[in-house]
Amino acid sequence: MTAPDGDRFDWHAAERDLNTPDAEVVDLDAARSRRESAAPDNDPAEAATGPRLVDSPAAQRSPRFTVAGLQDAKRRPIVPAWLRSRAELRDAARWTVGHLFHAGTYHLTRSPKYAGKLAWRAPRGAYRILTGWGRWLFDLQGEHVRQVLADKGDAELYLKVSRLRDQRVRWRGFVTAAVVLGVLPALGIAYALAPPEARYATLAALLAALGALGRPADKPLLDTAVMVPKVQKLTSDVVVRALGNLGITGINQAISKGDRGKDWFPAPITRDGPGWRADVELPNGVTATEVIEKREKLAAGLSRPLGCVWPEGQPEVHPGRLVLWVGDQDMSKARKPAWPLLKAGTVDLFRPQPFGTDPRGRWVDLTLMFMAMVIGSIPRMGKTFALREVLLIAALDPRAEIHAYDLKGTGDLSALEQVAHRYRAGEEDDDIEYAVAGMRELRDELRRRAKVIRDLPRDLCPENKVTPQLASKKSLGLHPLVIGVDECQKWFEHPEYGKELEAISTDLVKRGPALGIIPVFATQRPDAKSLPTGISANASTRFCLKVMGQTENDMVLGTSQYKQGIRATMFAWTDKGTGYFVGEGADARITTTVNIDGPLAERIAAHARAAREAAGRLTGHALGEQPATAPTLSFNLLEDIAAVVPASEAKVWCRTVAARLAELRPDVYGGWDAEQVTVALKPFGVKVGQTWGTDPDTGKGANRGGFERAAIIAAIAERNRKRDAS
Ligand SMILES: Nc1ncnc2c1ncn2[C@@H]1O[C@H](COP(=O)(O)OP(=O)(O)OP(=O)(O)O)[C@@H](O)[C@H]1O
Repeated sequence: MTAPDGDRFDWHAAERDLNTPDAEVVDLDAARSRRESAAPDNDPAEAATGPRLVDSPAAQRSPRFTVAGLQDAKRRPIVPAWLRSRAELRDAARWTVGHLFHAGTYHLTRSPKYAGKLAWRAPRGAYRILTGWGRWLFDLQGEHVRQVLADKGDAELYLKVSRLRDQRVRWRGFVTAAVVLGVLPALGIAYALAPPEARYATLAALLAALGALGRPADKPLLDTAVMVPKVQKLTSDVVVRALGNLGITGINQAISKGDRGKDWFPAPITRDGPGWRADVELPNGVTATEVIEKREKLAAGLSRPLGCVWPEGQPEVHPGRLVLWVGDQDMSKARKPAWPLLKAGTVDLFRPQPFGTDPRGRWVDLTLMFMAMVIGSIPRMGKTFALREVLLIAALDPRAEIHAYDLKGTGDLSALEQVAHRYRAGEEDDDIEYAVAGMRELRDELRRRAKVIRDLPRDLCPENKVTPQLASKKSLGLHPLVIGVDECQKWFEHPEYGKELEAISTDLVKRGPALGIIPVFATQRPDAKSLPTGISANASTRFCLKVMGQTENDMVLGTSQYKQGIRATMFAWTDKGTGYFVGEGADARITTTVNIDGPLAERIAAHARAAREAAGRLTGHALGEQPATAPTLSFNLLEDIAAVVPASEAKVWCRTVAARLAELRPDVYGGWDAEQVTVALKPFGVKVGQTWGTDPDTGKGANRGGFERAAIIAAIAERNRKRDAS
């Protein structure tokens, strides 16, 4: 018969109470009366049977084994990751061979010292053998027992033991005599008759053996070839204790109820690369992000340097699943593998290229083609290094055309000058004008490419985007075009050209990637003004180094990333070059860029230049040319329009304006049509709408796209106001 629920005894709780040293002593009567008074509204049935458990008996049963459950189970890889990755296997093999070689040569060079030590210790070894033999021969080990028996006056037992000892000593004496008189002379004769090499070898072996026996307990023979830093093992106890120190209510409650974290680990803690990996199922209601936020405290709890402790969420499992990776060494100090591109010669931007390493030392790849990238962080964390690395990768593909804009003006991108098609450092008016001209070229290039792709036969361009074959055909001009802008907020905040640069940049981010145009924007102030939403929302690749808050985090990494635990706020000041990297469609990975300093960047760029020269791909700035339309920007669109539309003409059609502008400055506006005027006016907030006018060709009235002259005058006034204010 089953006991009613109310009578069911909770054996687990009782066991916990017994095991908890500070368990409370409960007054059962008082507790019962408390329970009764707390019973909900005196349900008569309940009063009769005691409180009803909320969970049904079925819900309390442990889940049954089902095939569906097994199908959902996560299979652990048969072959460990390091064996599956050729690069990791190669690294491990290289390390082992290097280690053995080092240890071998280290000891070999010290072999005379070791031989001397052995010879020095040999007499002590011989002495130890002789004294040991003597103790054995006279059975001195039993001396103590015999002495005790003699002291006790137990004559019978003493005599018995003494007789036994005499027998033993007699027998051992025979053995000793046989060895001394038979074996040793025989060995001596054999030694004397042996060839000299064998004699030397025997003498050396004898000395070595005696030397080894004569070793003092605290002095090993061999010196230490490799000082291995002692790494503390990561155990479940250590992890639970560290988590318990974080001050997270859910964890503390679980621990105070006696939960020792036995069920917190869905898989054993294992070695994973140069560190330990612990998968943790946090107590109910605790999210991984709560732990990630307290990375510094966690590192203190684990007694490890901050750069060793890398907690990550696994939202695809559930928000409470934490993956804690604890490295043997601080990531910023650990030796990084050599950047493969240093030896690669040239690269193909259509293929993934090594961009950085994760905390486990594995390469994180970046495929430049078809991406638009944003890089953001607070100052001095490594944005420029990251941008320069991307541009250097691009430079190593001789087909790629590089446009580098360094708005910080310190020359951080100057290494790229020797390969760049467009290059400018600085944020003065003439620098901005140069950039505007360059970006206008790109806007036109975008249109040209779209047309080329549209007109290509389907078999050559099946997906309406650039392919490696198309990019290599010089005649089509569809080569990769990489634009890097450091401190891009300086462009977008510019009172005069900010809007236009923003419009072109947004267009490049949206439509460029499919056409082989790859824009990369870096900013130290990722807010809506510095990194316009049109750009941040459409970038497919993101790299976020340390930021201070949720807004900047999500601006760079994408909406709700902060909520999902991808928090670049957790990085420390010392984590230079380390950030969350989100490649196209991939999960965010903690990545440290390659530390390419100025001189190394120069060398790589020089190498890239040589490859370009050989391929006949050196263009633009690298050859000393300026942008074709380099506007000694004495002209200005708004003022030019105001000049060609007299005050008497309140409204005007765009096509009329395009024709007049082309007449005014054929070198700048030649070939413009109504659409180009419309697009060019957009950044200034001048609205183009249906406008009634007379067609000069037919003399008839019609409705066409146009605008009011007053809107142009207002836009000029607004621009001047902003310019004065800045
Ligand atoms: N991958 C890296 N490894 C080691 N150190 C790095 C790495 N990347 C950058 N650093 C260090 O960080 C410093 C700052 O880098 P960088 O100039 O790129 O920062 P920044 O974010 O662009 O700064 P600012 O906002 O002032 O322009 C560099 O001087 C360099 O020493």
